[in-house]
Amino acid sequence: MSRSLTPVNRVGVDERAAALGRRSIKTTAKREGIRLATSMIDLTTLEGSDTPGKVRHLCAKAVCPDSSRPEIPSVAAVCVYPALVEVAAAALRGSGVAVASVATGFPAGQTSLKVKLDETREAVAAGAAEIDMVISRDAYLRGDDARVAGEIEAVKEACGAAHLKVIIETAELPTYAHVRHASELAIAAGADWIKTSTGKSTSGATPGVVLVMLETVRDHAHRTGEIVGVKAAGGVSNTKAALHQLVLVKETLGDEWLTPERFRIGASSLLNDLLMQYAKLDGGHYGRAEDFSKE
Ligand SMILES: O=C[C@H](O)COP(=O)(O)O
Repeated sequence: MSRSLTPVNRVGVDERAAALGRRSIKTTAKREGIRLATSMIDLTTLEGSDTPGKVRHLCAKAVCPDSSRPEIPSVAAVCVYPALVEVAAAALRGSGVAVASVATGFPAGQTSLKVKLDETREAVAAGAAEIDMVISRDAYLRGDDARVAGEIEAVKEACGAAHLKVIIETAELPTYAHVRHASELAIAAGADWIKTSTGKSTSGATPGVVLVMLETVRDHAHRTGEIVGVKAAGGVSNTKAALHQLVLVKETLGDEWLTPERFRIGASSLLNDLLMQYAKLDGGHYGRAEDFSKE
């Protein structure tokens, strides 16, 4: 099956994305940036070893990241496997922090459509307000766009009122032209959000792929007036990388996109670094040196 791709100049994209990461940021803006990045986190645990206890601990952290600094906001969502949605939903009830669940045979997506839909419905019934699905990369790489789009449409319907994030797993796509095309395909099929990566592949939310996806969303908004969110996930583990993402968003889509309703960072270990860097700017310490994400 063949498809026509709009060429994207990889070197040009990478150079622009890197240049935006070299901007110097004043201390006050850095503090503000850290608080904003915190509010945009989908705090994630996606391990075979996850337990209800670990998820409850993560949820407590999600609601109140640093009790000694009440100006630090809650994160946007906690992202877990479907089996732990109920635990997260109970722990987060009334907090304003959403429960996101991966689904559709995450991370490889190698299950039947029936299983994908059942898993999605179960996660929503258990309390997930957001579903993070993976596209069928096997079908996409064969050029079977109809199957990819059909699955997204079916999962979107199974989501009901829950928001759908579509993970295109950029590390498995050969070029930035494919990243752009897969993003457009997901949007056309009904994605509320497009998401870079599962966090389980060889690379994740590199500045270049995030820039391509932000530009896709920007062009879609210009063309149709519709808002689609972007979730940068996978490998965003320190404050510098998170602030770089915010600069990419601001320069591509403007200040109105700098909100957790439109941009998220999916991350398992970023929050701790944000809290440590925030404390350092205050000349203080962040009390908990341990990596809570590994508990
Ligand atoms: O969706 C979120 C990712 O799985 C998290 O990836 P990370 O562990 O590299 O932060």
